[in-house]
Amino acid sequence: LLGVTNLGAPGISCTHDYVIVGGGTSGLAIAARLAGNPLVTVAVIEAAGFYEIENGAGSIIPGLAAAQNTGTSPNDTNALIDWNFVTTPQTGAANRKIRYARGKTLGGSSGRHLMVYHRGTKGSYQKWPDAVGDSGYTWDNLLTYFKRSCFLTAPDTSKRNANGTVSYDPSSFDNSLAGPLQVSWPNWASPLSSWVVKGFTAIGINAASDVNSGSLNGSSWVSTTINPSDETRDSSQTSFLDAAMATTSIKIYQQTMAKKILFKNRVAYGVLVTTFGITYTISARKEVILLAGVFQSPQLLMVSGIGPQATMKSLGITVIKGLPGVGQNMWDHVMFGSVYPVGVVTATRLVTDTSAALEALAEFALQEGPLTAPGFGALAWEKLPADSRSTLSSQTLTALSTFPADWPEVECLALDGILGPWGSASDKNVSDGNSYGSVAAALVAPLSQGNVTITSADTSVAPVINPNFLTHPADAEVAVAAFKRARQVWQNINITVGPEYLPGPSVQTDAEILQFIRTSLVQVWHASSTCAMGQANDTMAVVDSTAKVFGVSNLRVVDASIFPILSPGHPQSNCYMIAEKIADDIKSGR
Ligand SMILES: Cc1cc2nc3c(=O)[nH]c(=O)nc-3n(C[C@H](O)[C@H](O)[C@H](O)COP(=O)(O)OP(=O)(O)OC[C@H]3O[C@@H](n4cnc5c(N)ncnc54)[C@H](O)[C@@H]3O)c2cc1C
Repeated sequence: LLGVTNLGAPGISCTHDYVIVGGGTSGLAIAARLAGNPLVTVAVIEAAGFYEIENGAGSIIPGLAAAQNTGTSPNDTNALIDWNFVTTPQTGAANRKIRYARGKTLGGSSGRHLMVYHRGTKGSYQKWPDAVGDSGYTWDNLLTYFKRSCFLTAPDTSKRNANGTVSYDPSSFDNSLAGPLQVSWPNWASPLSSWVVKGFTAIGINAASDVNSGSLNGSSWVSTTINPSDETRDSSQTSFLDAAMATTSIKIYQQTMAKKILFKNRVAYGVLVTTFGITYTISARKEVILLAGVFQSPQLLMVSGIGPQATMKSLGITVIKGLPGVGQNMWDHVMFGSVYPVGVVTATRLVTDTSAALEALAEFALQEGPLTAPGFGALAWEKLPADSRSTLSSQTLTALSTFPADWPEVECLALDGILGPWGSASDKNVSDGNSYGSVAAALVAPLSQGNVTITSADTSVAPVINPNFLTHPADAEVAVAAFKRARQVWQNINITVGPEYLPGPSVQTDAEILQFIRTSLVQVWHASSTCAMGQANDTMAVVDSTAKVFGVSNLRVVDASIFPILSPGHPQSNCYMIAEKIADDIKSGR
């Protein structure tokens, strides 16, 4: 995996041109791009190591990823590859403290996530240049960077089931750019998904022609970051970092915790780190670039003296620059749904039936079967239709009208398993011999906003994460309407083999549905915007449109925390895009 020449020497203070803090999704992408210049040196500081070594098949095989401790219980942990964060009690979610998965590994959350790859909508991205005052962020300009990061492989129709025909537009990609990240479709199309697609059509959600060209309304067999050469996870580590290690002098400081960004006269000059208890400094001749993710980038800023003044002063942290927006403006999606026993085989069988699991493993050895897919296949997006809208209050309709016309409000997902509160690993399984399936709904135009703060000046103490899930009244109304859409899908497909399992037929009134949603919602792990990009006159902005932190020099933040908006759907494409864009800015001296 790691060439010896790419290993940083832990414990010895050193200097590089660019010091990258966080070897995650965006981190390894920008590190690899900068290291491509043989005239500069790049060091990456990452708190953990390689997920292939530390967690093995559970991280590598797409079908096992979904089962990897992604539940909501604080006990449902995987300390090998996860930070094991837990939110504050969520008033909008029945006061539950919800465990929030985050990758602690080279690759970061791209070594942990469920591999869905698609892009947001043109109208949603237009909010970005509007917010930051830079036309470089229009869809047309961003498309270059989306394309640069990845390489598309067409579905293998000899291996995918005939019921899973994919519709896509190859011109949304440009393979001549040879982007490192593999985008493809699994060699398996879930039977549940193929039925649910019929259900989507029956309720008025037709097939989308493509989900990577700036439009989302409709259903799709969604593209994934799965390497088609062996049907394994492709992360920023297996794509960008592996390529950089083979061709550049990039240095990786693994198992190394960033403790503080160091400043002299408001100029960032390095990072204080520890590796196995040894503390030393990695200095930057040019820039420190922070990509510790949506929870820990604001944490590192605050412990280093950049953030809300009152918070820092209360912890005895010397203020370098007061920026009240650090840790604020958090956007996120939540998900909930309706579950049935079904007459097609789903992933629940793999967990409860040993012979089915062994068969799936044997198929995976041939790069076929359900383990090549991350637990689902079809997704759909929509603005709620007229009959659903008629149930919403005028306040909610007014709030929703702030989103552009092409920004869907609801995402529906066909999940090959049980979507419940996921309070424990066993919550996902029922050993009654049935297969179970879920039609999930996620809020992708949320109005609730959360925040992140600190209670310690030490980055080893977890940040305080408060997503404020479902606290905005409009979100609660949309959630009920979205849940009813999920139920409508089931009513239009004939594969159920028993009554609704969750929440169950007795849950009927809006109040009962909302209570079920509050007690069962799970996160989709899409948090963003806690160090939001904006204009200099925006007091809540943390970075400018070149990702430079306001009020200091030689410091940028370039991960999901800087998105001024969370575009609808799944955000990893944006993480690679922003890394490519800012790498370009840096190379061109912006
Ligand atoms: C379970 C799960 C499923 C998901 N599914 C999908 C999906 O299917 N599709 C999709 O598009 N998105 C998905 N997401 C969201 C997506 O993965 C994230 O939005 C994205 O990866 C975030 O990238 P990032 O670069 O901002 O942060 P990360 O990739 O999380 O990187 C941050 C890095 O910084 C490191 N770090 C943090 N603090 C320190 C420190 N003090 N010192 C050293 N290193 C540090 C971390 O270990 C990590 O490697 C999912 C996320 C999760 C957790």
